[in-house]
Amino acid sequence: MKMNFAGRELDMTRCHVMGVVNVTPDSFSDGGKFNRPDVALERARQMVADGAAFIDIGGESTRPGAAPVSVQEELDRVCPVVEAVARELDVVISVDTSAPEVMAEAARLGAGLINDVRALQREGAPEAAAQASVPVCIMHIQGEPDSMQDNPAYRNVRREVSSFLTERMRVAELAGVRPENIILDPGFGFGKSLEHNLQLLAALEQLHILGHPLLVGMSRKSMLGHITGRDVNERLPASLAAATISAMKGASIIRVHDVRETVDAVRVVTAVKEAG
Ligand SMILES: Nc1nc2[nH]c(SCC(=O)O)nc2c(=O)[nH]1
Repeated sequence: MKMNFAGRELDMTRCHVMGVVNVTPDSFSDGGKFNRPDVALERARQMVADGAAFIDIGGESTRPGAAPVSVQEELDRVCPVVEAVARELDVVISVDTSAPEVMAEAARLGAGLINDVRALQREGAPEAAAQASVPVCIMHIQGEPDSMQDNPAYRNVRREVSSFLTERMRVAELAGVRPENIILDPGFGFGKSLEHNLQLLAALEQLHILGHPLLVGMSRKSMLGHITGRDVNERLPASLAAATISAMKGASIIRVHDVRETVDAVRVVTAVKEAG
């Protein structure tokens, strides 16, 4: 199944790696490192050289307790980097934002994917995503980033995540988002306990029943820290394990900080699948 990301077609039956470029001062694992367009562009260059098919550019940290960002501040952070990457690199640019204005401007500057961790819940977001006419990733979140980890609770996390995604898809399609432009994401770490995250990963393949490509993001996340006891910069092995499991279970896009290593892990999964 091919998907068209602002002119770049990718086969969503294969597994692609998305490199994370946070243009923020306070993102949990690399906050402040790429806060300047030239540094962010160099990071994107390296990720593309390492095999990333997507670069996810975000201007708002969604870590619990992160300072809220104005739309203008988000535009000022994200747009120069989108513009620079679009000008120089042959890669699909994903914009990690919930703000309709940022979606619109990033798409105008060349972004080929809208990645909204709030599932288009902001006023005007479904319409902006439809207007942008690029694929959109709809991710499950329970509550808001600031308080989502206070006490996440579900009767049945798999069922509730599926029904949330189904409802958000309905809203998106009513606003004009084409069904073939929708990617889904269970939202690891977004209003989930470790147990909830593990149940969702264990049953990831069940989400295929919703009929859309899956994007997953567990890279360096605290769920991996809880399992291994490792600090955030010591979580590469656990991140690779999570990426490998996701690829085996049919994820189409894996969102990571460590592209080179993840590309190799996905290559092994792909080789085994193709030998099957
Ligand atoms: N689609 C998607 N977008 C994301 N943006 C972040 S920001 C927090 C972090 O990188 O840990 N996580 C995700 C994720 O899991 N899925």
